[in-house]
Order: sequence, then structure tokens, then C-alpha cells
Amino acid sequence: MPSKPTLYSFWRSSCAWRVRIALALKGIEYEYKAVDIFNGAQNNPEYRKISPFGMVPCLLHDGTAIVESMAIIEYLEEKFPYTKRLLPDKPEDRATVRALAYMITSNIQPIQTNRVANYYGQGDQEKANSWNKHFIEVGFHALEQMLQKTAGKYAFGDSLSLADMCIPAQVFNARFSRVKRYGNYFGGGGCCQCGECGGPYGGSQGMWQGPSSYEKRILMEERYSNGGAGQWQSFGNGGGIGGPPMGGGFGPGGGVVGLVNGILFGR
Ligand SMILES: O=C(O)/C=C/C(=O)CC(=O)CC(=O)O
Repeated sequence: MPSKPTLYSFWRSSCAWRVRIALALKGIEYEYKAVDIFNGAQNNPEYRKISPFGMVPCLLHDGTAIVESMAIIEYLEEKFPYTKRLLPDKPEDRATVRALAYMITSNIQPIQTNRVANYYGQGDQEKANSWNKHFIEVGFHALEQMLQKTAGKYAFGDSLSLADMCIPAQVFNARFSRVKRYGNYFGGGGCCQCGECGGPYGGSQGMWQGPSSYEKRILMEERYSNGGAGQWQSFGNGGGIGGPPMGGGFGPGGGVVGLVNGILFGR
């Protein structure tokens, strides 16, 4: 039986959130250590020894420090093989699930991360925000095309997979970046402005469709797979210093794009 890992995390980190979802769904007990990025804790020399980039997440397990969320999740998949599987059996299915996940983890999130946007904005917050928003919208547009072919109850068919570890956290980032698709619910409105799709993604006007949501489903599965409210905390809220100011992780909100909107809020 492997020993208990320690997760260095922070509530605002979408990458750390992916790992928290995976740990929770796999029912792996772990120690949570918040790295208060907003106060520079990632620059602590001690932390830099285990996470040279000063990023979260970082998983410490049996004396090995593992950084990069996808490396961590795949490690958990291999190290705890008797827990819930996040990759399907067939190689082509695994490739598709990884592709869905990597669309976010390689081609959306790293481009819209604050250190990139802030460098681009050079102090102009509006400019930095528009950078993030643009790349999230373009990325979601592409993701939408993929999901139209792959999604069932979840991003890939009817089983939770690695892709579902990545989408909710990216939706969370989209909210922070005021992606217009959320507008009807969060005070904007109108269509996507990616310049490519000629109008609202999927055409459903961004209205929140109701309570049966993909996000909520993942939250609930996470909650029940861990037997209660304690893990609910560690999923969205992180607890203590790790907790977000907005409570509850995902609340009701508009969808992102047509099918994403559908799986998030309608199916
Ligand atoms: O572990 C990763 O895959 C990447 C980590 C980061 O880029 C840091 C991070 O959490 C950025 C963010 O999502 O806010």
C-alpha cells in the first residue's frame, strides 16, 4: 500500500485543481499544503528545492517531488492502479482523451496564464486581460469541435476521464478572464469575439441551462467518492489559506461554447 502523498497547491491554480480532482476521484488520501502564491510563498527557497519553477501543483510522495499537473496525474494513475481509472483501455481512446486534456494543458492554459499575459500587457491590465480572453475563446472553439465527436455524459463518452480533470478548471479561468460566453449570467452578454466563428459558439446565447451540469456532476462525484464534505473543501476551496473568496468552487454560471455549454449545464 503506497504511503500518503503531500500536495502543494493553491486554490487559484487551475493546474493544481486538476490534480485535486484526480486525487479526490481516485479516493487517495493526501496531505494538503497551501502555497500562498498571492503572497510570494512560491519563491521560498525551500519550496524552490522541490518545485524549481516555483509553481503549484507539486506532489511529494515517498521522497520524490513531482511537478507538472499532467505528470502528477499520470503518476497517480500508475502508482495507484486499483483506484478509479482516468484513462480508457484502448490506445486510440487513450490518445483521444489525452488530446482533449492537452488541448487545455498545452494550448490554452499556458498561454493565458498570468505571467504570460502580464508580460504582454506590461502593466496594462486591460491589454493583459484581452490576451487571456482571446486565447481561451480560440481554444474553447477548437475544443468544441473535438467534444462534438467525443462527448457523452462526460468529455469522452460516459466515463470520467483525464479530460474531465482539465475542463472545469479551465472554465474557472475563463470566468476570471471574462470570457463573453459567460456574459448573460455574469453581466456581459452577446457572442464570442474570436473572429473565427462568426457569432456565438453553438448559438445558444450563453444562457445557463439549468441545474443538471457537468461541472456539478463532477463536483458531486468527487464529493461522494470521498464520502463527504471534507474533500469537497479540498476540491474547490482548498481550505484555510487555500480557499477562494468566492466560495463553492463552481456555482451556476453560463456555459462556454455550444457543446461545452451543453455538457456543463444541460446534459
Ligand atoms: O502543473 C502544471 O501543469 C502547470 C502549472 C502552472 O502553470 C501554474 C498554474 O497553476 C497556473 C494556473 O493555472 O493558474
